[in-house]
Amino acid sequence: MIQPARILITAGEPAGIGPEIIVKLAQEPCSDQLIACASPTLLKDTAQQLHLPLELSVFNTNEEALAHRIGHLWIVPVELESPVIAGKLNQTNAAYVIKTLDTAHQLAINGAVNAILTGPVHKGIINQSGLAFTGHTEFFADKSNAHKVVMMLATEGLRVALATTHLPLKEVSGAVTPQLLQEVIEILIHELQSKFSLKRPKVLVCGLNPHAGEDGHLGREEVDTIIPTLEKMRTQFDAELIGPIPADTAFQPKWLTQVDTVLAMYHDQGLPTLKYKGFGKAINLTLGLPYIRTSVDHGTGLDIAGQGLADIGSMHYALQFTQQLINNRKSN
Ligand SMILES: NC(=O)C1=CN([C@@H]2O[C@H](COP(=O)(O)OP(=O)(O)OC[C@H]3O[C@@H](n4cnc5c(N)ncnc54)[C@H](O)[C@@H]3O)[C@@H](O)[C@H]2O)C=CC1
Ligand SMILES: NCC(=O)COP(=O)(O)O
Repeated sequence: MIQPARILITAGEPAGIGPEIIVKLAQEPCSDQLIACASPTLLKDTAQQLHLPLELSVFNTNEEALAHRIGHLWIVPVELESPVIAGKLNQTNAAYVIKTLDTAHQLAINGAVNAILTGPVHKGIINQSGLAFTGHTEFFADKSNAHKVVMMLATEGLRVALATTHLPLKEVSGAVTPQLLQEVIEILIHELQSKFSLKRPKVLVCGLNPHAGEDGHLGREEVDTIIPTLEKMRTQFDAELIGPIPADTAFQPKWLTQVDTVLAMYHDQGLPTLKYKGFGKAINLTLGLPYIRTSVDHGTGLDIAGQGLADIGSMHYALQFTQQLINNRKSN
């Protein structure tokens, strides 16, 4: 019999839709063990508001992994600092959010769980509380001492990786250096081979400037950095590196049917197209970490929190995708 995997799900911002999504997910069948990292009180209260059954058992790493039971979750309890009002951010609970992520990292790095699947956090309120935080991607990279990681979002028919992540736009140009591009593309090639079983990955690399810089007349990053880096890497890696292609024409079937991934230079160059194509049916994953970390494609949904309106499509997709990644890792 195949041993169930252990998937740890962090509930994210307590005033957002994360807790609701986890409680709804608990009502679905799953062949693996689902472990929530959250406040038990919050999950119980959320289930009660949704009129859904929820039984919680404290997770014990020494016990055998068991397949999911509908209406039940294993839990790694983390206590809130203050009571939660759905839709209302409270900076006193930022430390709770960080503690759930810290706990998740510890469990994953020690091999006590096979993957982390994160619910959405609110980056602003965590910073407002005085804790520096740019995103899960950077948080887990830092905790794991990973020099570089790559954010990738994927939906049916489209994968988009990002050369830079949560960076103010005015800092992007300076950040896109030959070294950064080389590191990002190396991780991308390696993980497309190992996680997605693509022997010779085809990556379409976007330019940074309008029309990929128009031969240097609309910006020099392509001429000075992107083109030379791609030329050098083409001789070193077993991958097809196409580009730089102007980002405004990159996302068309002509290219997308030919390539495995688009590499965008910055967050809002790549993600609007991905979300237009697949919002609610997409996942976010971090490439280059020592463990599997996936996430939903959406944020905290504060405008709909506490109303029972949160759709679990992305969480569902992320869970299935996580299971696939775990199985691929086992068979490699
Ligand atoms: N993985 C993560 O932790 C992520 C966190 N965020 C954070 O979330 C916060 C809010 O970001 P926004 O830009 O407002 O994006 P958002 O995704 O929270 O909301 C955008 C719109 O989509 C709707 N929506 C989102 N998820 C939904 C769901 N599951 N079902 C139904 N409707 C849904 C919301 O109601 C809203 O109208 C920010 O602080 C951002 O940093 C954003 C993306 C990912
Ligand atoms: N747009 C995706 C996003 O911002 C999620 O970032 P992270 O928290 O997964 O690093």
